[in-house]
Amino acid sequence: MRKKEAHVLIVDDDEDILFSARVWLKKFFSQVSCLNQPKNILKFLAENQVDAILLDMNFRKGFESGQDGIYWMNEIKILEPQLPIILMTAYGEVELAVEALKNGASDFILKPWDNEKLYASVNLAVDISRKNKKLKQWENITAKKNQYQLETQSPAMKEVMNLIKKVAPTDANVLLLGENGTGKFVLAEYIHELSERKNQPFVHIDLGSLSENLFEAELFGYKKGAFTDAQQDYAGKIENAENGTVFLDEIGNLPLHLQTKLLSLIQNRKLSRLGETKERLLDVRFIFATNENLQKAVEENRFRKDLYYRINTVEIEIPNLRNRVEDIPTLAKYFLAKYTQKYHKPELELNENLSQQLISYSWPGNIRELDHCIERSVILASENQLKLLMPHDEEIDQQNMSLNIEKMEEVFVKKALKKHKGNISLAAEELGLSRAALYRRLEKFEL
Ligand SMILES: Nc1ncnc2c1ncn2[C@@H]1O[C@H](COP(=O)(O)OP(=O)(O)OP(=O)(O)O)[C@@H](O)[C@H]1O
Repeated sequence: MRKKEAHVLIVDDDEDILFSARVWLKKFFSQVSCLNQPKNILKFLAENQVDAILLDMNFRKGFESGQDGIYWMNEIKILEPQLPIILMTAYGEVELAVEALKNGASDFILKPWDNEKLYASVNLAVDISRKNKKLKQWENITAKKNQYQLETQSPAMKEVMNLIKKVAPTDANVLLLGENGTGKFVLAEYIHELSERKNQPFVHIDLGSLSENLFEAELFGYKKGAFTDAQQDYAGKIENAENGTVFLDEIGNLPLHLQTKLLSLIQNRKLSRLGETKERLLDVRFIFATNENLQKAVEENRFRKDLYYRINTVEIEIPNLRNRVEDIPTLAKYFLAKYTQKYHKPELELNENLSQQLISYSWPGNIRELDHCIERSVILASENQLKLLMPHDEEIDQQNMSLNIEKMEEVFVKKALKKHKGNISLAAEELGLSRAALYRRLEKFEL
């Protein structure tokens, strides 16, 4: 019979009980640990993933009321409310054990126990625990999904999402291509969340923000003394992702000599730290991203061809925002809700006109630019009605930062008049002024 992948913890001060329970349960579960002092339980749980606990009810000689077990059960529940706890009790404590069941114990077994019953009870607890964990993982994914707006109406983006769902559960290397701000990081993290590695680290290494002379040490780590400043052994970022996912962003920035080292790592799954000859086996999944044309980089001998073909097992091209205009209103509404909540603003509406305004802009900075545009508009909204501070308005804003307020006012008045083709009422409304106040300014600026 194949052992179930599960970690069972037995806590009892009687070494004989620990021994016999361990020997029996080891037949069925991959890991069985023992503690003979309950005071070590919390530390153990903080350091280990446990699926079920078998807990004695009495630990102090002369105190056989079973209260010890109840006390420790409550302590465990504070740390891990979902963890199934099976109490081990002598016959006289059954009443108390029943009470404990009502308060969250998952089962109790009588000592001396019947082996089959012990197995059945622990097995059920492990199954419950797994179900709870799955539920939690699912909740995490949903939370992650809610953290971003991943629904799409755009045919191009639908294709991307379908591909992502197919490739995520595999260990295939993925290369995400797309302009700045199209959501490469967001999607890399989503791939990780949908994979078997979701409970392991997701390590983002942005080669665009690291200085080139730090690349090797940061990525691969180093041995003490490998160079002057190497005061101690240091595990690199890739090693820190063991069992998880490494997201290597701006991969086009990797210098040629490190491309060779990365290629060897991807091929052999072995890594050696700087200054070290020994190789360490490594289990990581790689996701890469760039906004550069890597094929061109290959033609120009700036990027190794063999590395390119290794990293693009699955290549996903993320569309620019202007090529997925269907998603602009949904994304804008998502950011609107996010920022009205963040800045404690009243509910703001994105009406049809405003949506059109957003759709007709080209968004060279993609989702990031839309995000910033909505954030600024929300911050500056003074009434319940939203007015968009579009990026070109911001440009004017910035150009005039050094000028005085009066000059800025003139620019805005001119813009509003131009936009509304001289219609004073509409321009005044857009500027948040009364008609009279706008007329006063027209006079002042001799317009
Ligand atoms: N689907 C989305 N839902 C909500 N916000 C998003 C989404 N996609 C991207 N964003 C936001 O847009 C910004 C840019 O996203 P991200 O960093 O993933 O893009 P990128 O393509 O990796 O950018 P760069 O190439 O500049 O590193 C971030 O603030 C991110 O939160």
